[in-house]
Parts: sequence; C-alpha cells; structure tokens
Amino acid sequence: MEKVIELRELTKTYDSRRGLAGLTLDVFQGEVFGFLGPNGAGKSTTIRLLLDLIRPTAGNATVLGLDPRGEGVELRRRVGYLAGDFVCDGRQNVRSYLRFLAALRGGVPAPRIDDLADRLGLDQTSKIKKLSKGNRQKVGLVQAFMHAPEVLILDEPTSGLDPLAQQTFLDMVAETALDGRTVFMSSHIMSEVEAVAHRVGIIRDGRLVAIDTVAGLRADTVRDVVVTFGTSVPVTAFSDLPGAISLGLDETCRTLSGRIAGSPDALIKALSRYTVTSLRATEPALEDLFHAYYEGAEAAPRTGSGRVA
Ligand SMILES: Nc1ncnc2c1ncn2[C@@H]1O[C@H](COP(=O)(O)OP(=O)(O)OP(=O)(O)O)[C@@H](O)[C@H]1O
Repeated sequence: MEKVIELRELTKTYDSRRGLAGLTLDVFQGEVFGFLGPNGAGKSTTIRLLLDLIRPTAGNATVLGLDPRGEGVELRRRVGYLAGDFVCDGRQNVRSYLRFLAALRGGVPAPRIDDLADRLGLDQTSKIKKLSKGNRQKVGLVQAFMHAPEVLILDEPTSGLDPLAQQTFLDMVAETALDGRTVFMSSHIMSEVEAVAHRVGIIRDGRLVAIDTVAGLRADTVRDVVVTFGTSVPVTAFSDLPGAISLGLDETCRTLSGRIAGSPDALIKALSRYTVTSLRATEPALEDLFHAYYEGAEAAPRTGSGRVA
C-alpha cells in the first residue's frame, strides 16, 4: 500500500527544549491515523513540521512524496489542513469567508461547501466574529474538507464541537477513507479515535511509545474474568494457564475468577472442556489503556501492525 506520510527520525528542538525526538512513522493511503498523546507530547509540533510551518532540527518528513519545504505549494494544494489554533478573519460572514478560501484554492463547487456546512449545522449567514468556539471550529473543518483533498491533516479537529457535530465529523472522516483518501488527526478523545481510526500512534515526551490498531493495543491488556460452570470442575483444571494472574476457583469449584494478561485463547480452550453457564470478561476502559501508555516507563515503540518503518 502506498505511503502517504513518511516521517524519518524527525526531530525538533525548541531552544534547549525537546519538541520531538526521532519520530519515525508511516501513514498509508486510505488510512485514518489517530495521533494521541498528553499535553506537550509533540502532536502539534509534528503536524506543523508536515506543513512546513516550522522546520526540523534533524530528520525529514514527506507528504504524498513531497518535501514540505521545497514543494510546499504543491503539498498545500493537495492537503486539507486544520490548525489546532484555527483563526479566521472576523469581519466577513461565514459564506463569504468560505467562498474566498474556495477561490484561493482555484474554485470549489458551492453546493459542496453548502453541504458540508449544513451537515455540521453551521449557519453561513453568521458573522465570523460572532461565532462560538465550536462554530468557528466548524468553519475550520469545512475549509479543510471542501476541496476533497487527498490527505487531511487535522490538529484536534473535534475541539469545541458538540456531540452531534462530533458524530458528523466522524462520518466525514469515514467517508474520506472509503474514498481512498487519508486522514492524519491528533486527538485527546479516546472514544472518537476508537470509532474511526484504523491505527493509533501514541507519543509521549516527543517519542512514539506505541503504534498499533486499537484492537492490537487492547490485546496485551489485562482482563478481569468470572466464569461459572454447570457442575464442579477439578481443582487443578485452570492451574498453569499462560497469562493467569490470581486466577482461581471458589470453594464449590463452580466459579472461576481472576485476571488474564494478554490473549484469552488458552483460557477459552481450557474452558471448552466443561459446561460453562456464564462468562464475563471485562476489558479495561479505553481511557485507562491510554493512560497506561501516557504514564508508562520509557519503552521501545510497541509495534503490533507490522507496518511500522
Ligand atoms: N514555539 C515553541 N517554543 C518553545 N517550545 C515549544 C514551542 N512549541 C512547542 N513547544 C514545546 O514542545 C513540546 C511539544 O509541544 P506540542 O505543542 O507539539 O505538544 P502537543 O502534543 O500538541 O500538546 P497539546 O496537546 O497540549 O496541544 C512542549 O514541551 C512544548 O512546550
């Protein structure tokens, strides 16, 4: 599959402070890539480097095979970008502002702009300066999506959006990917990333600490399990199970409870020898999973998809 965004050892140092430290990452055509990390992790720095708004200290990045510095005009023509701090000219109304941006892009069919604005619930007759933060963000989204770019690079795109507009945005992202186009978006909202991203990269302190599908990130986590059996099972039935943490039978030998780390496959195979009347396996909340990565020790990137450079 074609690489649309390639980062190689991308590094940015601000004065003596580290913004990004040797980030290597590929994003593929038609992929929705969620870029997560706590405040100050380096998400906006990465995105600004992709658009040549700042320059790397070392390493390099390409978008659609284009160098952001030397081929910036072509790159911007083919990319839709929403800045984390999107600002727009307050004197105009929304319609004239979007028409103006469309003209700068060499023309965008007006019905396409109207359709995006309507879907997001954006009133185009409003003066920009009177818009709420969420409605201003919708203007930012319309301008990023309106020319149906090959790649969308979005910094905190759902910031300030109400749940309805958030859902519309997620639909727009899914449609973009179905169309074979690519979305690279940073986010703090785990659930929206789970809903829409094919893969997720997590950065902390300017370094990639995990990259995988959400399902892949979940696969290594610990699950709480409770199983009840139709009849008593042998006391030793579940001793020595791989990944078992404090897993044990109660005194009646009809209820098994405890925790399993990683794949539950061995447990399921062991259970299949008995009559199971109920089974509950509780996965950690996505929030908890990501917090573990946000707060964890320095580690080599966890790569589960096999698509990491
Ligand atoms: N212009 C700048 N001058 C100095 N340091 C900066 C500058 N921009 C970013 N940094 C520093 O680089 C690091 C990464 O910041 P960045 O804005 O990329 O993080 P982020 O992941 O986007 O955070 P947030 O989620 O808060 O937006 C932080 O330590 C930040 O203080």
